[in-house]
Amino acid sequence: MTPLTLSAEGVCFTHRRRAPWLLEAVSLALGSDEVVGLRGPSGAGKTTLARILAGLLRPQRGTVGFSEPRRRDTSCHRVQLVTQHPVHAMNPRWRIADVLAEPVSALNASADREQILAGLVDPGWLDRFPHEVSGGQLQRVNLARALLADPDFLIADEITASLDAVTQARIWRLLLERARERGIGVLVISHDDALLKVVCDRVLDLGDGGVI
Ligand SMILES: Nc1ncnc2c1ncn2[C@@H]1O[C@H](COP(=O)(O)OP(=O)(O)OP(=O)(O)O)[C@@H](O)[C@H]1O
Repeated sequence: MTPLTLSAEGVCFTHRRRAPWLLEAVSLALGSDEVVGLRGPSGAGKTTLARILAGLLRPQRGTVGFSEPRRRDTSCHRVQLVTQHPVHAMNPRWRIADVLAEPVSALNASADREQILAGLVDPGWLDRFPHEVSGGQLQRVNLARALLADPDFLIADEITASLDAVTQARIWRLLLERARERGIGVLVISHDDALLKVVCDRVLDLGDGGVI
């Protein structure tokens, strides 16, 4: 199958009216067969760009789009955004089992679902609420939820920044294996150059002034 592309063309964005652009004429393309890094100084707009690519913010100028309509049977957004603090991404009143039941996709009825869960989630956590598991455990649940949505693209925004080395390695191994098998394009946002070097096919720099 030919890879899909998620692209941004000439994206300009500012959070505040009449302020200078945070992102100015940013263009990039991410293929569904690649893992691309995005780095840049603190405040350069990496998270903002991630939210634009995930459809959570609309750019004031420019466009974000896909090379083809969706092929997968999923009710979820084609771009899943996973961030550093999973606790903010979950309903605190839902048990982990409910969090993981939320994405509705063709994976629900397949062995893939079991494979994702077996690799990332301990069955003992399913009964618990998000605040009753550790940060690293909750990040594994968060990633499992994103993969169960069967996305075409996944944006990983500092997802392992506050985790120990063993948990980091486990999360990246699972994510990269799954991305390769399923043809999920991954954008990795990180300040960790060593990590970017290991996991990415290529790395983009977002400079001050939001120019790639
Ligand atoms: N909702 C918002 N409203 C107003 N300003 C915002 C908002 N979100 C982010 N900003 C500002 O936009 C700028 C870019 O923030 P962003 O989080 O995108 O940068 P970043 O490159 O991801 O930074 P870091 O590497 O520190 O995570 C910062 O100056 C930030 O204060």
